[in-house]
Amino acid sequence: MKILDVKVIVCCPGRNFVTVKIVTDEGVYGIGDATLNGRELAVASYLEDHIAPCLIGRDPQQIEDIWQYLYRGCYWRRGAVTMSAIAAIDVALWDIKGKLANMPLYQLLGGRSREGVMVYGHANGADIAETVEEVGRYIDMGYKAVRAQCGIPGLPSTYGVSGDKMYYEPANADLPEENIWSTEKYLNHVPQLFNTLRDRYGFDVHLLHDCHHRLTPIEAGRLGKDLEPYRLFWLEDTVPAELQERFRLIRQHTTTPLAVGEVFNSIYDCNTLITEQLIDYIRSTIVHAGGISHVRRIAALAEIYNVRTGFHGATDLSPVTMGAALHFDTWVPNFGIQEYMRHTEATDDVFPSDYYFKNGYLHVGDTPGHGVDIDESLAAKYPYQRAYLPVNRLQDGTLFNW
Ligand SMILES: O=C(O)[C@@H](O)[C@@H](O)[C@H](O)[C@H](O)CO
Ligand SMILES: [Mg+2]
Repeated sequence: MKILDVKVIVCCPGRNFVTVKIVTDEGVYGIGDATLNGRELAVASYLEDHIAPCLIGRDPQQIEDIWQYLYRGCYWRRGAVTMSAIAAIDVALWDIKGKLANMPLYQLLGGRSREGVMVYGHANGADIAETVEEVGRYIDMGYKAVRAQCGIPGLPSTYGVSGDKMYYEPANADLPEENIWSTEKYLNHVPQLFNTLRDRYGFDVHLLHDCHHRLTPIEAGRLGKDLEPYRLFWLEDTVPAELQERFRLIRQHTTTPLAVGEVFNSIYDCNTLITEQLIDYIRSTIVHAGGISHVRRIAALAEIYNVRTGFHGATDLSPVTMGAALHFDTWVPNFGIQEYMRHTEATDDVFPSDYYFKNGYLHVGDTPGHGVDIDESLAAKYPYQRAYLPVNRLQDGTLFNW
């Protein structure tokens, strides 16, 4: 069996996606996602110009060998562009293997470990009152877990707060927007939000919060401590995580569970965090961390240190990643939770899938492979549109973390 073609499809049904389609000489094909928000065309070129020529004629069944070939063979290891490109190929090959075996992916991985995948939705509002209402809306839709983000008095805009409540989309400008940030204002405000949420909804619903890498370790320790009475499911991305040792200080100061990893792309980004048990949830996701073949190594390491998975699932991860992630979540023993931001109808039309939401859980279907396809002629109607994530500045103009 041979790979005949590696197609790279870039489309923008409301937002940009980079998709790979690997076609074999036996007619079976597989689909993978390579979307890297705000840097899409770099990955598309990596795939088209540098990976595709090496794959033609290879046996698509040799997933591990192809992974090693692309990782070790390029010499320049790791990095978001490389690992997203490898991920797309890897997921497409797993999709092919599932189709050849006539099995859904979760069966190939080791079978079902749970009935459904608990997901969390995104509630956000301009102020505490609006955020509380939005959390209620998610609870009414059946969600067992809700992330709450709220506007901060005195700041014109804040991470996670958007006009469109259902389809949050941070990459919204032809050139990066500039946000303004104050850690002091933020740290004073957030505990009030969770105090109000617990007063209103009690302790049965899981509540989560994302700091988007904006704190120092000692500030993170303080916020974690201030939030302890409200029993968060997790506090996410408190500090920038290039330096894993930073988490030692946070951990000394709070028992609030910590999650990190959406920007990581390899096991080497989180080995200290996992082996020293400095975090509770690892968020590294299939599309940005080398695909199923690599993320299963991260999950296996995490399992022996009591760290659970909590994959990134924002709208910039295409339904292909969501489908693959849900199969992984259905199998992986140390599953924690899955982020779920709904895609727009236009996106769902371009990427037909068989997963569905019911009572706070997502469920995979039994279609062989990962169960997500791409409608290429529809995709062609939505050409690429340049879009950037915002940047962030302190009130005095200093460039800060977004
Ligand atoms: O937790 C999350 O979902 C976020 O941090 C994302 O919204 C993130 O900002 C985007 O995926 C960036 O592309
Ligand atoms: Mg996040």
